[in-house]
Amino acid sequence: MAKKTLASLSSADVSGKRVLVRADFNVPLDGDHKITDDTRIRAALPTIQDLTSKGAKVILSSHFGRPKGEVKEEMRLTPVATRLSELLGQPVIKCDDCIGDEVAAKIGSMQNGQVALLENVRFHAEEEKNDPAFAEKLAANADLYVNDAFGTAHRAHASTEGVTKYLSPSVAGYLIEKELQYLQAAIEKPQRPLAAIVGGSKVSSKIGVIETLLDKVDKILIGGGMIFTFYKARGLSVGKSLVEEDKLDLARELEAKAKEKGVAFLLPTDVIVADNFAPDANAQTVSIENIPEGWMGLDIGPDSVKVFQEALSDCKSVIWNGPMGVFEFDKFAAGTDAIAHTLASLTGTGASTIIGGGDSVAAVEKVGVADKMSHISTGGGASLELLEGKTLPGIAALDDA
Ligand SMILES: Nc1ncnc2c1ncn2[C@@H]1O[C@H](COP(=O)(O)OP(=O)(O)O)[C@@H](O)[C@H]1O
Ligand SMILES: O=C(OP(=O)(O)O)[C@H](O)COP(=O)(O)O
Repeated sequence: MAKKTLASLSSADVSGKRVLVRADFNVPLDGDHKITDDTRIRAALPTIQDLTSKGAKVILSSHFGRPKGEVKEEMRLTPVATRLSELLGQPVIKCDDCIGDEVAAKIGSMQNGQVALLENVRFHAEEEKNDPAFAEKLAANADLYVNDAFGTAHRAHASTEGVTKYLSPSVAGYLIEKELQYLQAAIEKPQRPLAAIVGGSKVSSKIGVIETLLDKVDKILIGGGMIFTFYKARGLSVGKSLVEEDKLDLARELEAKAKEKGVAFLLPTDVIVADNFAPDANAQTVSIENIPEGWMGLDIGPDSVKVFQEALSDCKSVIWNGPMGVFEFDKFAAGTDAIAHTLASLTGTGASTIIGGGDSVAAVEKVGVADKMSHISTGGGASLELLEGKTLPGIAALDDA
Protein backbone atom coordinates (compact mmCIF):
# COMPACT_ATOMS: atom_id res chain seq x y z
CA MET A 1 0.00 0.00 0.00
CA ALA A 2 1.70 3.20 -1.18
CA LYS A 3 1.43 6.01 1.33
CA LYS A 4 2.25 9.68 1.12
CA THR A 5 5.58 10.40 2.77
CA LEU A 6 7.36 13.34 4.32
CA ALA A 7 9.75 13.30 1.36
CA SER A 8 6.88 14.50 -0.82
CA LEU A 9 6.36 17.67 1.25
CA SER A 10 8.33 20.76 0.27
CA SER A 11 9.60 23.57 2.49
CA ALA A 12 6.58 25.62 1.45
CA ASP A 13 4.28 22.84 2.69
CA VAL A 14 5.75 22.80 6.20
CA SER A 15 7.46 26.13 6.83
CA GLY A 16 5.83 27.94 9.75
CA LYS A 17 3.40 25.03 10.19
CA ARG A 18 2.81 23.15 13.44
CA VAL A 19 3.63 19.55 12.61
CA LEU A 20 2.50 16.81 15.00
CA VAL A 21 5.06 14.00 14.75
CA ARG A 22 4.20 10.68 16.42
CA ALA A 23 7.44 8.95 17.37
CA ASP A 24 8.13 5.80 19.38
CA PHE A 25 10.32 6.97 22.24
CA ASN A 26 9.52 3.89 24.33
CA VAL A 27 13.18 3.31 25.16
CA PRO A 28 14.65 1.05 27.85
CA LEU A 29 15.62 2.75 31.14
CA ASP A 30 17.74 1.38 33.98
CA GLY A 31 16.83 1.56 37.67
CA ASP A 32 18.18 5.13 37.85
CA HIS A 33 15.92 6.31 35.00
CA LYS A 34 18.87 6.47 32.61
CA ILE A 35 18.28 5.52 28.98
CA THR A 36 20.21 2.31 28.29
CA ASP A 37 19.64 2.31 24.52
CA ASP A 38 18.71 5.39 22.48
CA THR A 39 18.24 3.63 19.11
CA ARG A 40 14.59 4.68 18.88
CA ILE A 41 15.44 8.33 19.57
CA ARG A 42 18.27 8.39 17.02
CA ALA A 43 15.99 6.69 14.49
CA ALA A 44 13.55 9.63 14.67
CA LEU A 45 16.22 12.27 13.97
CA PRO A 46 16.04 12.31 10.14
CA THR A 47 12.34 13.24 10.26
CA ILE A 48 12.76 15.82 13.02
CA GLN A 49 15.80 17.44 11.39
CA ASP A 50 14.19 17.52 7.97
CA LEU A 51 11.22 19.38 9.44
CA THR A 52 13.24 21.83 11.52
CA SER A 53 15.50 22.62 8.57
CA LYS A 54 12.40 23.44 6.54
CA GLY A 55 11.17 25.86 9.22
CA ALA A 56 8.42 23.74 10.77
CA LYS A 57 7.42 23.85 14.43
CA VAL A 58 7.88 20.22 15.43
CA ILE A 59 5.52 18.86 18.09
CA LEU A 60 6.63 15.38 19.12
CA SER A 61 4.29 12.87 20.70
CA SER A 62 5.03 9.42 22.11
CA HIS A 63 3.92 6.87 24.67
CA PHE A 64 6.26 5.41 27.25
CA GLY A 65 5.59 2.06 28.94
CA ARG A 66 2.09 1.02 29.89
CA PRO A 67 0.81 3.51 32.51
CA LYS A 68 -2.80 2.41 31.82
CA GLY A 69 -4.34 5.86 31.64
CA GLU A 70 -2.79 7.24 34.83
CA VAL A 71 0.02 9.71 35.42
CA LYS A 72 3.02 7.64 36.56
CA GLU A 73 6.00 9.81 37.49
CA GLU A 74 8.50 7.13 36.43
CA MET A 75 6.95 7.06 32.96
CA ARG A 76 7.36 10.74 32.15
CA LEU A 77 9.26 11.53 28.96
CA THR A 78 11.74 13.85 30.71
CA PRO A 79 14.84 11.61 30.10
CA VAL A 80 13.87 11.44 26.43
CA ALA A 81 13.64 15.24 26.17
CA THR A 82 17.15 15.54 27.65
CA ARG A 83 18.67 12.94 25.30
CA LEU A 84 16.85 14.32 22.28
CA SER A 85 18.10 17.80 23.01
CA GLU A 86 21.69 16.47 23.18
CA LEU A 87 21.31 14.62 19.89
CA LEU A 88 19.66 17.55 18.10
CA GLY A 89 22.02 20.12 19.57
CA GLN A 90 19.10 22.42 20.38
CA PRO A 91 16.68 22.85 23.29
CA VAL A 92 13.55 20.72 23.40
CA ILE A 93 10.49 22.38 24.91
CA LYS A 94 9.07 19.79 27.31
CA CYS A 95 5.32 19.88 28.01
CA ASP A 96 3.81 18.35 31.16
CA ASP A 97 0.77 17.01 29.32
CA CYS A 98 -0.14 16.22 25.73
CA ILE A 99 -3.38 18.24 25.56
CA GLY A 100 -4.80 21.26 27.37
CA ASP A 101 -4.09 24.94 27.98
CA GLU A 102 -0.43 24.64 29.07
CA VAL A 103 0.39 22.73 25.89
CA ALA A 104 -1.53 25.19 23.72
CA ALA A 105 0.33 28.11 25.31
CA LYS A 106 3.76 26.53 24.82
CA ILE A 107 3.02 25.62 21.21
CA GLY A 108 1.53 29.04 20.61
CA SER A 109 4.83 30.68 21.46
CA MET A 110 7.04 28.36 19.37
CA GLN A 111 9.32 29.80 16.70
CA ASN A 112 9.92 28.17 13.33
CA GLY A 113 12.52 25.38 13.63
CA GLN A 114 11.84 24.75 17.32
CA VAL A 115 11.03 21.34 18.79
CA ALA A 116 8.55 20.50 21.57
CA LEU A 117 7.91 17.15 23.22
CA LEU A 118 4.45 16.38 24.59
CA GLU A 119 4.10 14.26 27.73
CA ASN A 120 3.34 10.51 27.57
CA VAL A 121 0.06 10.16 25.64
CA ARG A 122 -0.81 7.01 27.59
CA PHE A 123 -1.34 9.09 30.74
CA HIS A 124 -4.80 9.50 29.20
CA ALA A 125 -6.89 6.31 28.99
CA GLU A 126 -8.52 7.73 25.84
CA GLU A 127 -5.26 7.21 23.91
CA GLU A 128 -5.43 3.40 23.84
CA LYS A 129 -9.23 3.52 23.37
CA ASN A 130 -8.63 5.57 20.21
CA ASP A 131 -11.19 8.03 21.53
CA PRO A 132 -12.18 10.49 18.76
CA ALA A 133 -12.63 13.48 21.11
CA PHE A 134 -9.14 12.92 22.53
CA ALA A 135 -7.66 12.54 19.02
CA GLU A 136 -9.33 15.83 18.09
CA LYS A 137 -7.76 17.54 21.13
CA LEU A 138 -4.31 16.21 20.15
CA ALA A 139 -4.85 17.48 16.63
CA ALA A 140 -6.04 20.91 17.79
CA ASN A 141 -2.47 22.14 18.34
CA ALA A 142 -1.21 21.14 14.89
CA ASP A 143 -1.69 21.80 11.18
CA LEU A 144 -0.44 18.51 9.75
CA TYR A 145 0.62 15.05 10.90
CA VAL A 146 3.66 12.85 10.39
CA ASN A 147 3.66 9.32 11.76
CA ASP A 148 7.18 8.02 12.33
CA ALA A 149 6.38 5.62 15.18
CA PHE A 150 7.07 2.34 13.41
CA GLY A 151 7.32 0.49 16.74
CA THR A 152 3.74 1.51 17.58
CA ALA A 153 2.25 1.29 14.07
CA HIS A 154 0.47 -1.96 15.01
CA ARG A 155 -1.61 -0.10 17.61
CA ALA A 156 -4.80 1.68 16.51
CA HIS A 157 -4.55 4.40 19.13
CA ALA A 158 -5.60 8.07 19.11
CA SER A 159 -2.09 9.40 18.43
CA THR A 160 -1.29 6.78 15.76
CA GLU A 161 -4.63 6.31 13.99
CA GLY A 162 -7.45 8.51 15.30
CA VAL A 163 -5.58 11.78 14.84
CA THR A 164 -5.30 11.28 11.06
CA LYS A 165 -9.03 12.04 10.80
CA TYR A 166 -8.43 15.59 12.01
CA LEU A 167 -5.15 16.54 10.29
CA SER A 168 -4.36 16.81 6.61
CA PRO A 169 -2.04 15.87 5.16
CA SER A 170 -1.16 12.83 7.28
CA VAL A 171 2.06 11.29 6.00
CA ALA A 172 4.70 8.70 6.88
CA GLY A 173 8.06 9.89 8.21
CA TYR A 174 11.48 8.69 7.07
CA LEU A 175 11.78 5.93 9.67
CA ILE A 176 8.46 4.30 8.75
CA GLU A 177 9.38 4.62 5.08
CA LYS A 178 12.77 2.97 5.65
CA GLU A 179 11.41 0.18 7.86
CA LEU A 180 8.67 -0.71 5.36
CA GLN A 181 11.06 -0.68 2.43
CA TYR A 182 13.38 -3.13 4.14
CA LEU A 183 10.90 -5.36 5.92
CA GLN A 184 8.36 -5.73 3.13
CA ALA A 185 11.06 -6.80 0.68
CA ALA A 186 12.60 -9.23 3.19
CA ILE A 187 9.27 -10.73 4.17
CA GLU A 188 7.73 -11.06 0.70
CA LYS A 189 10.18 -13.62 -0.64
CA PRO A 190 12.31 -14.83 2.22
CA GLN A 191 15.19 -17.19 1.60
CA ARG A 192 14.38 -20.47 3.32
CA PRO A 193 14.54 -22.05 5.81
CA LEU A 194 12.95 -19.07 7.59
CA ALA A 195 12.93 -19.04 11.40
CA ALA A 196 11.15 -16.75 13.84
CA ILE A 197 12.51 -16.38 17.37
CA VAL A 198 9.95 -15.02 19.80
CA GLY A 199 10.73 -14.18 23.41
CA GLY A 200 10.46 -11.27 25.81
CA SER A 201 7.80 -10.47 28.35
CA LYS A 202 4.79 -9.25 26.34
CA VAL A 203 3.33 -12.75 26.33
CA SER A 204 -0.36 -11.89 25.98
CA SER A 205 0.15 -9.56 23.03
CA LYS A 206 2.66 -11.76 21.19
CA ILE A 207 1.55 -15.36 21.77
CA GLY A 208 -1.32 -14.87 19.29
CA VAL A 209 1.16 -13.88 16.57
CA ILE A 210 2.60 -17.41 16.67
CA GLU A 211 -0.58 -18.85 15.16
CA THR A 212 -0.22 -16.89 11.91
CA LEU A 213 3.54 -17.35 11.88
CA LEU A 214 2.97 -21.11 11.68
CA ASP A 215 1.73 -20.52 8.11
CA LYS A 216 4.77 -18.45 7.17
CA VAL A 217 7.87 -19.88 8.78
CA ASP A 218 9.73 -23.20 8.78
CA LYS A 219 10.87 -23.02 12.39
CA ILE A 220 9.69 -21.23 15.52
CA LEU A 221 11.99 -20.89 18.51
CA ILE A 222 10.40 -19.70 21.73
CA GLY A 223 12.35 -18.12 24.58
CA GLY A 224 12.02 -15.48 27.29
CA GLY A 225 8.96 -15.17 29.48
CA MET A 226 6.85 -16.74 26.72
CA ILE A 227 7.96 -20.32 27.46
CA PHE A 228 6.34 -20.87 30.84
CA THR A 229 2.80 -20.58 29.51
CA PHE A 230 3.64 -23.47 27.16
CA TYR A 231 5.19 -25.54 29.99
CA LYS A 232 2.21 -24.96 32.27
CA ALA A 233 -0.07 -25.93 29.38
CA ARG A 234 1.88 -29.23 29.20
CA GLY A 235 1.21 -29.77 32.90
CA LEU A 236 4.70 -28.86 34.15
CA SER A 237 5.35 -26.86 37.33
CA VAL A 238 6.76 -23.42 36.59
CA GLY A 239 7.19 -22.03 40.11
CA LYS A 240 6.87 -18.23 40.17
CA SER A 241 7.74 -17.79 36.46
CA LEU A 242 5.75 -15.45 34.24
CA VAL A 243 2.56 -17.23 33.09
CA GLU A 244 -0.54 -16.07 31.23
CA GLU A 245 -3.20 -18.30 32.80
CA ASP A 246 -5.81 -17.40 30.20
CA LYS A 247 -3.56 -18.45 27.31
CA LEU A 248 -3.04 -22.09 28.36
CA ASP A 249 -5.58 -23.48 25.87
CA LEU A 250 -4.07 -21.35 23.11
CA ALA A 251 -0.59 -22.64 23.99
CA ARG A 252 -1.81 -26.26 23.69
CA GLU A 253 -3.50 -25.48 20.37
CA LEU A 254 -0.36 -23.82 19.00
CA GLU A 255 1.84 -26.81 19.81
CA ALA A 256 -0.71 -29.14 18.18
CA LYS A 257 -1.04 -26.90 15.12
CA ALA A 258 2.74 -26.70 14.65
CA LYS A 259 2.91 -30.51 14.66
CA GLU A 260 0.05 -30.76 12.19
CA LYS A 261 1.73 -28.28 9.82
CA GLY A 262 5.19 -29.80 10.14
CA VAL A 263 6.70 -26.58 11.50
CA ALA A 264 9.64 -27.16 13.84
CA PHE A 265 8.46 -25.77 17.19
CA LEU A 266 11.31 -25.44 19.66
CA LEU A 267 10.97 -24.74 23.34
CA PRO A 268 14.02 -24.63 25.64
CA THR A 269 14.95 -27.90 27.33
CA ASP A 270 16.55 -26.25 30.37
CA VAL A 271 16.22 -22.90 32.11
CA ILE A 272 18.11 -20.77 34.59
CA VAL A 273 15.93 -20.15 37.60
CA ALA A 274 16.27 -17.48 40.28
CA ASP A 275 14.98 -17.28 43.85
CA ASN A 276 13.80 -13.71 43.22
CA PHE A 277 13.70 -11.08 40.47
CA ALA A 278 17.00 -9.31 41.15
CA PRO A 279 20.46 -9.00 39.58
CA ASP A 280 22.06 -10.74 42.57
CA ALA A 281 19.44 -13.47 42.99
CA ASN A 282 20.61 -17.03 43.63
CA ALA A 283 20.54 -18.91 40.35
CA GLN A 284 20.65 -22.51 39.19
CA THR A 285 20.24 -24.35 35.91
CA VAL A 286 17.49 -26.95 35.86
CA SER A 287 15.72 -29.05 33.27
CA ILE A 288 12.23 -27.80 32.50
CA GLU A 289 10.73 -30.74 34.39
CA ASN A 290 12.49 -29.62 37.58
CA ILE A 291 11.64 -25.94 38.14
CA PRO A 292 11.59 -25.67 41.95
CA GLU A 293 8.55 -24.33 43.78
CA GLY A 294 8.98 -20.61 44.54
CA TRP A 295 11.71 -20.06 41.89
CA MET A 296 11.28 -18.27 38.58
CA GLY A 297 12.82 -18.91 35.17
CA LEU A 298 14.79 -15.89 33.97
CA ASP A 299 16.90 -17.30 31.12
CA ILE A 300 17.16 -20.27 28.80
CA GLY A 301 19.83 -22.79 29.81
CA PRO A 302 23.07 -23.89 28.06
CA ASP A 303 21.53 -27.07 26.65
CA SER A 304 18.71 -25.04 25.05
CA VAL A 305 21.26 -22.66 23.56
CA LYS A 306 22.93 -25.63 21.82
CA VAL A 307 19.59 -26.91 20.53
CA PHE A 308 18.65 -23.43 19.25
CA GLN A 309 22.06 -22.94 17.60
CA GLU A 310 21.72 -26.27 15.82
CA ALA A 311 18.20 -25.36 14.62
CA LEU A 312 19.37 -21.97 13.34
CA SER A 313 22.51 -23.26 11.64
CA ASP A 314 20.88 -23.98 8.26
CA CYS A 315 18.49 -21.01 8.28
CA LYS A 316 18.76 -18.47 5.49
CA SER A 317 16.41 -15.93 7.12
CA VAL A 318 15.75 -15.23 10.78
CA ILE A 319 13.50 -12.68 12.42
CA TRP A 320 13.97 -12.24 16.18
CA ASN A 321 11.80 -10.35 18.64
CA GLY A 322 12.04 -10.64 22.38
CA PRO A 323 15.13 -11.44 24.48
CA MET A 324 15.74 -15.02 25.64
CA GLY A 325 15.98 -13.94 29.25
CA VAL A 326 16.24 -10.99 31.62
CA PHE A 327 19.41 -9.82 29.84
CA GLU A 328 19.44 -6.59 31.87
CA PHE A 329 20.81 -8.73 34.76
CA ASP A 330 24.23 -10.21 33.86
CA LYS A 331 23.41 -13.52 35.55
CA PHE A 332 20.50 -14.05 33.15
CA ALA A 333 22.01 -12.63 29.94
CA ALA A 334 23.88 -15.70 28.63
CA GLY A 335 21.02 -17.09 26.52
CA THR A 336 20.35 -13.75 24.80
CA ASP A 337 24.09 -13.12 24.30
CA ALA A 338 24.60 -16.55 22.72
CA ILE A 339 21.67 -16.17 20.31
CA ALA A 340 22.88 -12.67 19.37
CA HIS A 341 26.34 -14.07 18.53
CA THR A 342 24.78 -16.95 16.62
CA LEU A 343 22.76 -14.58 14.43
CA ALA A 344 25.80 -12.35 13.90
CA SER A 345 27.72 -15.38 12.56
CA LEU A 346 24.76 -16.44 10.42
CA THR A 347 24.71 -12.99 8.80
CA GLY A 348 28.36 -13.58 7.92
CA THR A 349 27.32 -16.68 5.97
CA GLY A 350 24.89 -14.65 3.86
CA ALA A 351 21.70 -15.24 5.84
CA SER A 352 19.25 -12.39 6.40
CA THR A 353 18.90 -11.53 10.09
CA ILE A 354 16.32 -9.07 11.38
CA ILE A 355 16.19 -8.01 15.02
CA GLY A 356 13.17 -5.99 16.14
CA GLY A 357 11.90 -4.46 19.35
CA GLY A 358 13.06 -1.89 21.88
CA ASP A 359 14.61 -4.38 24.32
CA SER A 360 15.85 -6.85 21.69
CA VAL A 361 17.77 -4.08 19.95
CA ALA A 362 19.13 -2.92 23.31
CA ALA A 363 20.27 -6.51 23.94
CA VAL A 364 22.20 -6.85 20.66
CA GLU A 365 23.68 -3.38 21.16
CA LYS A 366 24.82 -4.47 24.64
CA VAL A 367 26.48 -7.56 23.16
CA GLY A 368 28.11 -5.31 20.53
CA VAL A 369 26.84 -7.17 17.46
CA ALA A 370 24.09 -4.82 16.23
CA ASP A 371 26.15 -3.80 13.21
CA LYS A 372 26.54 -7.47 12.26
CA MET A 373 22.78 -7.95 11.67
CA SER A 374 21.11 -7.43 8.29
CA HIS A 375 18.50 -5.07 9.74
CA ILE A 376 17.81 -3.56 13.13
CA SER A 377 14.12 -2.69 13.35
CA THR A 378 12.67 -0.28 15.89
CA GLY A 379 9.52 -2.41 16.00
CA GLY A 380 9.14 -5.80 17.67
CA GLY A 381 5.41 -6.45 17.67
CA ALA A 382 5.09 -4.26 14.56
CA SER A 383 7.63 -6.26 12.54
CA LEU A 384 6.06 -9.56 13.67
CA GLU A 385 2.63 -8.34 12.54
CA LEU A 386 4.11 -7.35 9.18
CA LEU A 387 5.57 -10.84 8.91
CA GLU A 388 2.11 -12.21 9.67
CA GLY A 389 0.86 -10.28 6.64
CA LYS A 390 -1.27 -7.86 8.66
CA THR A 391 -1.96 -4.25 7.76
CA LEU A 392 -0.60 -1.93 10.44
CA PRO A 393 -3.37 0.54 11.41
CA GLY A 394 -0.99 3.44 12.05
CA ILE A 395 0.18 3.17 8.45
CA ALA A 396 -3.16 2.28 6.84
CA ALA A 397 -4.65 5.53 8.23
CA LEU A 398 -2.13 7.76 6.41
CA ASP A 399 -2.94 9.51 3.11
CA ASP A 400 -2.48 7.43 -0.01
CA ALA A 401 0.37 8.49 -2.28
N1 LIG B 1 11.91 -15.26 31.62
C1 LIG B 1 11.57 -13.97 31.70
N2 LIG B 1 10.80 -13.53 32.70
C2 LIG B 1 10.46 -12.22 32.78
N3 LIG B 1 10.85 -11.28 31.89
C3 LIG B 1 11.62 -11.68 30.87
C4 LIG B 1 12.01 -13.05 30.71
N4 LIG B 1 12.78 -13.13 29.61
C5 LIG B 1 12.86 -11.89 29.10
N5 LIG B 1 12.18 -11.01 29.85
C6 LIG B 1 12.07 -9.55 29.67
O1 LIG B 1 11.43 -9.24 28.45
C7 LIG B 1 11.65 -7.87 28.21
C8 LIG B 1 11.52 -7.55 26.76
O2 LIG B 1 10.29 -8.01 26.25
P1 LIG B 1 9.55 -7.33 25.01
O3 LIG B 1 9.10 -5.96 25.36
O4 LIG B 1 8.50 -8.29 24.57
O5 LIG B 1 10.72 -7.25 23.92
P2 LIG B 1 11.00 -6.13 22.82
O6 LIG B 1 11.02 -4.79 23.52
O7 LIG B 1 12.29 -6.49 22.21
O8 LIG B 1 9.84 -6.22 21.88
C9 LIG B 1 13.04 -7.58 28.76
O9 LIG B 1 12.99 -6.44 29.59
C10 LIG B 1 13.41 -8.85 29.54
O10 LIG B 1 13.95 -8.60 30.80
O1 LIG C 1 8.04 -1.30 22.60
C1 LIG C 1 7.13 -1.45 21.78
O2 LIG C 1 6.85 -2.62 21.18
P1 LIG C 1 7.86 -3.88 21.11
O3 LIG C 1 8.21 -4.26 22.54
O4 LIG C 1 7.04 -4.95 20.44
O5 LIG C 1 9.02 -3.47 20.29
C2 LIG C 1 6.29 -0.30 21.30
O6 LIG C 1 6.70 0.91 21.89
C3 LIG C 1 4.82 -0.58 21.54
O7 LIG C 1 4.57 -0.68 22.91
P2 LIG C 1 3.28 -1.50 23.43
O8 LIG C 1 3.52 -2.97 23.16
O9 LIG C 1 3.17 -1.18 24.90
O10 LIG C 1 2.08 -1.00 22.64
